[in-house]
Amino acid sequence: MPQVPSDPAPAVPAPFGARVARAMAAHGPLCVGIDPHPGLLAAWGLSDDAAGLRDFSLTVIDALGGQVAALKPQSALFERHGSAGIAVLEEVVAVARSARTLTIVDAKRGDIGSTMAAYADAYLRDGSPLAGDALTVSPYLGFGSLAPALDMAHATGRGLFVLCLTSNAEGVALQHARDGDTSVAGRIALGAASANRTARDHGTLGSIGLVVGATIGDGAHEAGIDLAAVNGPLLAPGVGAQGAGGRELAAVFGAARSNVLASSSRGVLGAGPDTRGLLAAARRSADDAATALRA
Ligand SMILES: O=C(O)c1cc(=O)[nH]c(=O)n1[C@@H]1O[C@H](COP(=O)(O)O)[C@@H](O)[C@H]1O
Repeated sequence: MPQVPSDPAPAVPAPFGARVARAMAAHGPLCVGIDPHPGLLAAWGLSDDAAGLRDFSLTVIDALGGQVAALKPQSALFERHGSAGIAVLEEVVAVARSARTLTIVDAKRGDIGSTMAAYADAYLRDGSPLAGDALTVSPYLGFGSLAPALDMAHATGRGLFVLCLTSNAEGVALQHARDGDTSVAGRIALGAASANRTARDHGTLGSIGLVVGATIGDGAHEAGIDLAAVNGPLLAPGVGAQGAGGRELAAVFGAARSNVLASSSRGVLGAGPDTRGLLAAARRSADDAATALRA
């Protein structure tokens, strides 16, 4: 009897850290946020409902799919439309995947370990409709509470971006607070560095990134954080609408600049709905970031 070949095992994708490093090298260090704010929907001539949300998001992917390092749909702006909005978020993740563009689902999840496992299942498990390539997570229930997400990300080749030094001014009092010699944000950075140790030993970028706002000035130094030692991707929101540009990126990240993925939402989306306008705005922003970060 001839042997019937068994189904090949599903290909395990390269770890997120390697994939995002490759995407940044190919397209420049820019992530564009898909943030369908009510004001932007109105400015694009779209209704503030799930149909408008869908038109908006698919236009962004049409314009930028395969052209930028990553897209970052902002979950709350989909959730505000209820289950129909969440269905659009699922479609965005699927369409971006077929456009071969990395997605970072910006849901900022964080919970006690037992229910964090359910969030990991929702956002990081193979086959889950909400699972993009990476997820933003909040470590403010303790870095250790994120363990189920770290484990699932590791098992499926996905990534995390852990909030560390956020772009908003209100974050400073909590994130810079000291526990002995180490700041709260510093402990988070140490947790990420430890999760990325194996990748560092192999000379590759780890998959556990941090969120470090492009607006924070000398914040990393003040919080006693060596961002380069994290050896993970550094998502830097705050570019564009929050006032940061190339100069701010260079000042914030110093020696860690080659790991930075600058992020802009309204600064690019304001150029829509014309797809050529969106692409031109994204290219300008990516070029500015590349000039500042690759110097
Ligand atoms: O995790 C994030 O993406 C994030 C963290 C942070 O510290 N600051 C920050 O602005 N963001 C997100 O980045 C996006 C910034 O949007 P714009 O200000 O329009 O570029 C929003 O979706 C924010 O929720």
